[in-house]
Amino acid sequence: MSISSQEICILPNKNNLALLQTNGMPGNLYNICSNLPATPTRLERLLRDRELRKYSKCLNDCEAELPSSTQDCFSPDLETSTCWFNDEELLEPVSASRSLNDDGERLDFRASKQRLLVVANRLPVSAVRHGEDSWQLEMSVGGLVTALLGVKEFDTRWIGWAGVNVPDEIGQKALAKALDEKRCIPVFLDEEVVHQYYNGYCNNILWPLFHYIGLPQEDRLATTRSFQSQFDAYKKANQLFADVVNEHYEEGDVVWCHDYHLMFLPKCLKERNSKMKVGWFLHTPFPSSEIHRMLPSRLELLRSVLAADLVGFHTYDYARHFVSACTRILGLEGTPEGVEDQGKLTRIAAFPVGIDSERFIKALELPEVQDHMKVLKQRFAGRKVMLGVDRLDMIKGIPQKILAFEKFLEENPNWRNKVVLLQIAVPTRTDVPEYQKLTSQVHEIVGRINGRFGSLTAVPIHHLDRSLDFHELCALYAVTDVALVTSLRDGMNLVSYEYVACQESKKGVLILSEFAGAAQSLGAGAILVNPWNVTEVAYSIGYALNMPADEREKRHHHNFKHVISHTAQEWAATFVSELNVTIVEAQLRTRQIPPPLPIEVAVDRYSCSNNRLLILGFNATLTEPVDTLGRKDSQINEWEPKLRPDLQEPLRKLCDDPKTTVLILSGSARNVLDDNFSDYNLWLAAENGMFLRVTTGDWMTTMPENLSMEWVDSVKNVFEYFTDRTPRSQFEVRETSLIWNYKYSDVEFGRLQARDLLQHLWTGPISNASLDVVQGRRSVEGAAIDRILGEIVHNKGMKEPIDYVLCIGHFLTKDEDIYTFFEPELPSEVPASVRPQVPTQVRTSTAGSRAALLLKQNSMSAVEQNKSYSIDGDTLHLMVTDRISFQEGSSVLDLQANDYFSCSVARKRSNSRYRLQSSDEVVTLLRELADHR
Ligand SMILES: O=P(O)(O)OC[C@H]1O[C@H](O[C@H]2O[C@H](CO)[C@@H](O)[C@H](O)[C@H]2O)[C@H](O)[C@@H](O)[C@@H]1O
Ligand SMILES: O=c1ccn([C@@H]2O[C@H](COP(=O)(O)OP(=O)(O)O)[C@@H](O)[C@H]2O)c(=O)[nH]1
Repeated sequence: MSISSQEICILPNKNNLALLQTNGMPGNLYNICSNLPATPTRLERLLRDRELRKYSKCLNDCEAELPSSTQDCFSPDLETSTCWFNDEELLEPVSASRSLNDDGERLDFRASKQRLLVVANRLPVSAVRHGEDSWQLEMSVGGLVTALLGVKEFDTRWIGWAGVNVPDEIGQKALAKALDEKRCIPVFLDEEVVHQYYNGYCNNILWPLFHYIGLPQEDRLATTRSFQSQFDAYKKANQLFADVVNEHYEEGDVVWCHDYHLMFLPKCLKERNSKMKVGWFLHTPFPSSEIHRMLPSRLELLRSVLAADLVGFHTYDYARHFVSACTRILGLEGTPEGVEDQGKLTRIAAFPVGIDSERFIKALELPEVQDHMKVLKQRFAGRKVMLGVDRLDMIKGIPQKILAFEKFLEENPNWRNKVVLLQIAVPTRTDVPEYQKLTSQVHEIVGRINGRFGSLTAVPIHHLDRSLDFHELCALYAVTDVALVTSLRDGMNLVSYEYVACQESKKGVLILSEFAGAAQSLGAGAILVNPWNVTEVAYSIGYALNMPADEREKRHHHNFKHVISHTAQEWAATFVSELNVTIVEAQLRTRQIPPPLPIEVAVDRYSCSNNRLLILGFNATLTEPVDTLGRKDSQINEWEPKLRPDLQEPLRKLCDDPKTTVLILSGSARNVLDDNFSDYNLWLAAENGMFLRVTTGDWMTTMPENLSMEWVDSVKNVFEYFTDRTPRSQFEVRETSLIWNYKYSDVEFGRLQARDLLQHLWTGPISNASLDVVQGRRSVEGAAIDRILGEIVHNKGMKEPIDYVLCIGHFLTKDEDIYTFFEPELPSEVPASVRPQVPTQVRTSTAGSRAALLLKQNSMSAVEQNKSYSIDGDTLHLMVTDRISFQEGSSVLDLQANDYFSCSVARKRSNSRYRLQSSDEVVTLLRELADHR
């Protein structure tokens, strides 16, 4: 069986399982029932949502063409608009969305339009004060604003900073009122916070780091205060955003947090209200984990983002880097769906943003735009026009662009009077010294080149240090021949989308940096360049200017199709839809969380019973909880588990009770258990039950003696080879197993190596052996526990059957079979994949809610050997197990359903019946039991 097929076949059971939990049945796995209606998969839900959206859009489009009387019979009380702005260009009435429900009835979505709180550092408008209580609102510049202005399917409120310091109450009230009309809610940040949070931590630390520019040096840091104070301000600002969200939040709202300014926000929000639906989207690249790990606050930031339910990025690469940072830096598990921490899954996915393409296309018809176009055409008649539109930011590669243009002019004298570059460089973040330096640098280069190639009447570069209004910008996009986007890194770059949207008639050429997110979507139609390679860019300029019409047409068509179908509306709808689905899934998963152990009941049943078996895990059950800050720490200080001092007394009492048998079942080696428990009168099962001893006796193996270990030598070489080739992996030969452990190696490399190793074993040294490959589902306990039990019963000379079992542990999923092994309510028809791997003969009776294990002591005989693999996260075990048969005999286990307590410790998901929060609760429980003999 292959690893991946095993994974696939488990998933549907989980869904069925989760449904059953609503019946209030105790426990988990044994509730599986095959005749339940299948719960839809995520993909099914998302596809359905998409269909509904398409249908709804289609209805809206048709409706726009229908006579008004027909519209009325669809929906007599249409709302006119839920748009945020009254600005003419943005005012597009949003009509009601409708669709069909499952039974084909027409639904009116408008009535249930989802409330969306968009939280971003920047509001779509920036405020300019004109008097004590008078404000003027101007459109903000930047791709985030552009993208979010396209979001119209929701009942949206925008929460953010208005870009201005408002220290007085009168001013704050007046501004809040003005913004309210635009459906915006301000977050007021004082000057010092803005300086340290926005100019400092956001734009001088996170921004350059996320764009691979690196961190500022110490001396530069000193000018903007210390890193720590900037980070403190960052957290403070995020908390202020959270306060405003909490104030305006209504139950059921979707809260969508945006960008690197607000990485702390998901955590602040979830801490206050864990039920809030929180999504977070990053508009910049997320760099390789090797870059992210440079950040002193790397752990905190990752953890805070992971508090969100859904985390989105523009591209798969950014998402991949984020998952990799979580696995490498936090030591968490990355799955194809996201990142998992203690059973809590944060979904991670790519959602490439788009623009409101219709807004641009329609704008071209407007008289104002037409007028601008006319002027521009006259002004540049007889010359080809190249266009650059960027915020004046170091990531946009403006100097590189201009230098490439210079090189082109240098090498192509025939073009010198025939081409002009219009560079719109919108001032941005002007309080940050790096941006001020960039402005001077660009001015200097432009001046030099214009001096070199200009004349009295014409210059090759027109550089504009200001923003344009929407109409001017559309006109520029429409009349120019080539757009030059040379970002050194760029989350997406919407300018390239806007250029394509406005070029339906001219079919201009887009030269696009391969380091912009947009390269992944517009790469096929654009000319892709490496902006660092000035020669290549210069060559591409020539290629673009000389491109024949049919090639331009083909390239443009390809990109245009993408731009009009991957819109900002679609982006937002997809994100929110996925967030909703993620929440549903999380709810289904939460139902798998076992309920808290009813301690009183467990104690009560304990005192009524006569022959009790307590099976206790060791690590994180009887030991102090470990708080590992990250992978690195746990690597350096190899952790030696120690029994909690406060458990010594209750444990001793329990062990000395003649009616109670205590078994410590652990993955630890024998010496570790010896060190901790030699003084107690109990049973120890080391290495997951491979070895057993009563503390008054010697260690014995639980495996039958005549097991063949011939396979070991042939496999040992392979293990040794992989240990050599995988830094920090370890190889251990135990008596009955070989263990290759790569938990301290690079996670991804370790996994790849494990796969390679297995593949090699399958096809090589053990190809003829009968093998099971099991991933995280099974360890040796399933097979060994019956032998352990037999040994205990025999050794103690038990006269009456065990009538009470308490099994507590912080077991790995693969080891959780122990819980189901004793489960009296596990029906015999439960699928093999979820049943413990015990010989069927052992369970001779599972009638009603009573399990009886019948075996005759000392009659175990190995009838069939079976080698098995188990890959548990980062350890590969190769071991020998066996299938054994028992002859029927006396009954050693007579367990009623309410006398069985399986209990996981500090695990969010488990197959146990109950859970205990931490080992502190284990102490409470064992103390209580010890007092009830
Ligand atoms: O708000 P500012 O500090 O003035 O900066 C403007 C915005 O710049 C960044 O935009 C990014 O978002 C775009 C849309 O997703 C994307 O196309 C572009 O590549 C990014 O650079 C920043 O991420 C925003 O938060 C700023 O508002
Ligand atoms: O004078 C200007 C220049 C640019 N933009 C807008 O600023 C955004 C820039 O977004 P992009 O994703 O390209 O980069 P960002 O600036 O967000 O990094 C685009 O929507 C432009 O239309 C604008 O409104 N006025």
